[in-house]
Amino acid sequence: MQKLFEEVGSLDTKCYEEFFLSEDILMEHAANGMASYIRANFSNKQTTLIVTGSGNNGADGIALARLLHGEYDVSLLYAKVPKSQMALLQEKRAKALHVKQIKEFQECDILVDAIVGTGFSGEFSAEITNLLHAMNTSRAFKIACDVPSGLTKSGTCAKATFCADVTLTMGALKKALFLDEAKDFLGKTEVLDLGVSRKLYESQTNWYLLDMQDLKLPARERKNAHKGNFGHLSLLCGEKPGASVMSGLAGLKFGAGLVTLVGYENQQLLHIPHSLMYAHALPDNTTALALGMGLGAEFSDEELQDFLKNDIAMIIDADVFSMKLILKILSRKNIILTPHPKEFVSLLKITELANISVEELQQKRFKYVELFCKAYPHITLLLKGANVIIGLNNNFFINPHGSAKLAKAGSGDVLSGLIGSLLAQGYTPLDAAIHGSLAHTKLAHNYNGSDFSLTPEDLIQGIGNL
Ligand SMILES: NC(=O)C1=CN([C@@H]2O[C@H](COP(=O)(O)OP(=O)(O)OC[C@H]3O[C@@H](n4cnc5c(N)ncnc54)[C@H](O)[C@@H]3O)[C@@H](O)[C@H]2O)[C@@H](O)CC1
Ligand SMILES: [K+]
Repeated sequence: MQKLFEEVGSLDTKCYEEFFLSEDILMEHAANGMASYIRANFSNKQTTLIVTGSGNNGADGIALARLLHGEYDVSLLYAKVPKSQMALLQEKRAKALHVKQIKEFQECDILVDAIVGTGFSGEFSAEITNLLHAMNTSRAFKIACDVPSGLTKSGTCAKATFCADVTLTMGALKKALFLDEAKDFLGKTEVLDLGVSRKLYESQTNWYLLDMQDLKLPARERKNAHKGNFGHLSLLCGEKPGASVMSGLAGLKFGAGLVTLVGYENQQLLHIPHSLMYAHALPDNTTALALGMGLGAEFSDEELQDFLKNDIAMIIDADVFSMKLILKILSRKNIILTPHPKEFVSLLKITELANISVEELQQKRFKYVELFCKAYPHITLLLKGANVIIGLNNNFFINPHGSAKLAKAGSGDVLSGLIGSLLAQGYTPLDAAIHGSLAHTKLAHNYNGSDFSLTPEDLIQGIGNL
C-alpha cells in the first residue's frame, strides 16, 4: 500500500524548513532520478528529446538534459522559454555546458515531457497543442516528468494531454494521478526521491493506493474443518437470475463453504448450476447476504424488508441504489455498497447528498466518495470505475489495477460474489471490499486471452489459480 497526497507543496516545504534542503537540491534529485531511469532502461546510443515549459517542471527537464549531456545524444526543445527562477538557473547551467537546443520537434528514441507539472491551469495554446500532438504520435518511448502535461490538480485532463508510457513523479504519489480520466495518459508510475527517503518526505494521509501484493486470499489453515466453517453466502435471486448465479458461482469458488440462491419457486431451477443451493427463505445459518444483482421488481417492498430483519453482513449492488429501500439499509451496520458511477449518482440523490450528473461525479470522484463516507461513516463504499475507490469513514483506498478487460456485463456480478464470499467467511466489510476488488482485478490481469474476450465465466474459472 502506498500513500497518496492531495498536494505535495507542503511536503516540499517540510524539506526546506525541517531538513534544510534547498529547492536546488530537491530539483537535482528529481533530475537525477529521471537520469537514472533512462540509464537503467536505455542504451546511450538512443536519442533523447526533452521538451520543456516555463516553470519548475521545465526546470526539471533542463536539469535532466544537463545530466545526460555528454553521455547521451540529448536535445532540448523549449515549448515555452524558461521563466521561473529555477528554470532560468537551469538554463544558464545548460547553456554553459553547450547542451544542444533545437527549435522544432524531431523524432527521437526517448521523449521526455517537462512542459508543465503541478502548476498547469486552463488549456494549451494552439502551438503547444500541435506540439503535444506530434509528441503523442511519436514512436519514441514517452516519459512524463512528474505528471503528464495537461493533467490538472484534480486529475481531469486538458483537451491536449501528454500520453506517457511512464510517469516519473517527484517525492510522493499525487491522488490526481488516479482519477479515472488520467488512466489513459499516465502509463506506469514510479516515485523519485527528492534528497530524503520517501518515508521521510511523506507525512500523514488518509488516502492510499493498493498494491497487488496487498491481496490477502482466504486462508484454509484449519485442518479439522467442514463446509460450515467457511461461511454461508446467500444471494437474492431476482428477475434476472443469471446475475446471482454468476455471483454465487464466484462466491463458491472463492471459498464460501455454502452458497444459496434465495428466490421464488417459479425460478427456472434447472438452469441453476448444481453446485449452488436453492431456497425460498433466507437460510438460518447465512453469514452474508448479497442483494441487488439482477433483482428487478421480483420482490415486493415488504418482502425485501423481511430479508432485512436480521443483522447479517450485506453486500448491496445494482438495482437497490434506485429503490427507497436503500435508506433503510443505510441505517444498518456491516454493509458494503458497490455502485457504478450511474448508481452512485442515484444513491447521492436518494440520500439528498447531491444532485449531480455522472460527468460531474467522474470529475470529482474523490470529493463525492468523501462526502458520502462522512454522511454514512459506518458504511463501506466501493465506487466502481477504471480505478476503484473504497472508502470507510475517513480512510480511502484506490485500486488502480483494473483494466478495460473488465468492461463487460457480468463483471460486476462476479465482483459482488467475490466480496460476498469474503464477507461470509468473516472478513470485515472493509477488508472484504479491498481484497475482493484486488482479486477481481488480478483475475483480469491473469487472463491471457485477448483483452476483448474476457467473460464472467473466465473470471470465475481463474479464481482457482489466484
Ligand atoms: N520543490 C519544488 O517545488 C519542486 C518542484 N519540482 C517540479 O516543479 C513542478 C512545479 O513547478 P511550478 O510550480 O513552477 O509549476 P509548473 O512548471 O508545473 O507550471 C507552471 C508553469 O507552467 C505554465 N503554465 C501553466 N498553465 C499553462 C498552460 N495552460 N499552457 C502553457 N503553460 C502553462 C506557467 O506559466 C508556469 O510558468 C513540479 O511539477 C515538479 O516537476 C521538482 O523539481 C521537485 C521539487
Ligand atoms: K510534465
